[in-house]
Amino acid sequence: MAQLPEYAIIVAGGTGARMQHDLPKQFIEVAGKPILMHTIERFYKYNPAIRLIVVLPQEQLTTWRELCRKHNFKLFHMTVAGGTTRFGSVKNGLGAVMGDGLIAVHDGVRPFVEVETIQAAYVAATKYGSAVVAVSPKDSIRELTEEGSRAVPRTKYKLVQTPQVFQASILRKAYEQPEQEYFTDDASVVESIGESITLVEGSYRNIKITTPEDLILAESFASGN
Ligand SMILES: Nc1ccn([C@@H]2O[C@H](COP(=O)(O)OP(=O)(O)OP(=O)(O)O)[C@@H](O)[C@H]2O)c(=O)n1
Ligand SMILES: C[C@](O)(CO)[C@H](O)COP(=O)(O)O
Repeated sequence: MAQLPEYAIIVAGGTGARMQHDLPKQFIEVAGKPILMHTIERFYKYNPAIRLIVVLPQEQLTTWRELCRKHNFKLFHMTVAGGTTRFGSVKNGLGAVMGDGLIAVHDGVRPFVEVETIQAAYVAATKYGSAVVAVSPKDSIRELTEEGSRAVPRTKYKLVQTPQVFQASILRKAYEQPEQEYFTDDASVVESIGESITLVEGSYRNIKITTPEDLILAESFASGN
């Protein structure tokens, strides 16, 4: 059977408010280059023929072009302006995907995703229609209640990461609906149209760089520790 075309929408349309940095966090340098370039490289390492769509804040498109020039970054990708929410950014990215195939959605600020994880997600999505990378929690979990909080069995929970890979028709249909507050990732959007979600084991290194201390971890991972 012929292999389906593989697309990846790398969402980097946020402002990185929680990072409290003067640059959008996806442009902060780790090991000498912007975080977003590390992320793009991981997808090219997985599949040099991948079709990459990078979603950026409208007002950062020129800066990104300049950064690519400065770092002599030549890996081909299309750029698309993002929305005001992650949902809006994914939707805009989807508008640039023509035809059928498998589409991964990945956070631009998860630069340490392993090639094996990306591959496992595409393989599972080929088989089941959707695949979402997740890891088991290491800490205990408490649910907030009206009275305070209560312990819940952590073996019943997974922490969700990206990539999240879907057959194109499923993802398109899911993103036709209006955005809801509980849509925190693509799996929640797809699940809401009645599709089932297959989980794929992720890695604790696949961190989402979110707050300043994550940059210390990121430098350490990038230097091979
Ligand atoms: N309007 C938005 C908001 C977020 N994202 C992307 O979604 C990913 C995960 O979001 P998050 O870590 O929350 O990034 P920010 O929204 O930039 O961070 P913050 O919430 O701290 O402002 C990031 O790669 C971010 O750039 C996006 O493409 N468009
Ligand atoms: C998509 C995600 O990274 C899965 O863990 C996460 O939901 C993004 O959340 P954020 O609040 O947009 O960072």
